[in-house]
Amino acid sequence: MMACTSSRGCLDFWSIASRSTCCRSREGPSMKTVGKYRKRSFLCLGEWFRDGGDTTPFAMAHGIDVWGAMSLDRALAAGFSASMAADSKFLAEIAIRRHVEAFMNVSSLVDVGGGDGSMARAIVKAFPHIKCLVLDLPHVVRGIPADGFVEYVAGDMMDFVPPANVVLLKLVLHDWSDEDCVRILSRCREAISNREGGKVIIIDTVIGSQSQQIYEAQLFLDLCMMTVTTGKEREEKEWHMIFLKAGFTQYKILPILGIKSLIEVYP
Ligand SMILES: C[S@@+](CC[C@H](N)C(=O)[O-])C[C@H]1O[C@@H](n2cnc3c(N)ncnc32)[C@H](O)[C@@H]1O
Repeated sequence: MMACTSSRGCLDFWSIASRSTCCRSREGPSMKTVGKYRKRSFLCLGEWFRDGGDTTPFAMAHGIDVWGAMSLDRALAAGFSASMAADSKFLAEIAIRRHVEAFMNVSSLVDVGGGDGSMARAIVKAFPHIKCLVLDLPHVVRGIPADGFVEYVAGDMMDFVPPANVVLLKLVLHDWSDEDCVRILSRCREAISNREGGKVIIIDTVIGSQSQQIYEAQLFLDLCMMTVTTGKEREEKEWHMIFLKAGFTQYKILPILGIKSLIEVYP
């Protein structure tokens, strides 16, 4: 089967899906739960293409959006959190080592949608002077024990982001539509306003790799985002547009590894 991604051409979906760990999770019961939710969402793609309207294949399959489902199903939330934490533990060291200057002269950082705090803890480990805060939904931060390194705040990034020099958004904006991204980034701009060296650091995909294999992986992730969330992966010109709309004036894209880049965005 050839499948179309949200906006850009076709790829051999099943051949990539069959090799993808996100479609054949074998690491314990909560990862199996994540796999089941994903599989049922993918099976709704055909129906969604025909008459999905404003909903997502995930919501069509499960009757609720992905964030709502995670607030109700502990196994899904645990599996998702474990997979995101694994990604952060793997990527943090590489991102920090390759782009150490992005974290220099930073005194406070808020990791928006920071999940269990794995990324924030890696940053504090490398830069113990940085005061790190993680903002996430109540069901995510509830019950995370205080560790003396990172502070956790329950809240909605659409409404408020606590003030800091730097706001970090790792794998958050690709979950959201352009309109929602502009709203989130506007809250981030307010959080860094009047702060010395204020900037937003985004870790996400910038579609358009020169490597065919990485490009295909970027398109596959785009397909996953389209299936599960209201978001998508973005090309540079799409990122540029949402930065401008949110009131930012400059940005710099720094490749990290594989499909992921670090984008510094300045007011
Ligand atoms: C794809 S995960 C990324 C987690 C983490 N940044 C990482 O890379 O490991 C998206 C995160 O955004 C959080 N989130 C979703 N909606 C949110 C909201 N309205 N306010 C704050 N956080 C939210 C989710 O709970 C989840 O932890």
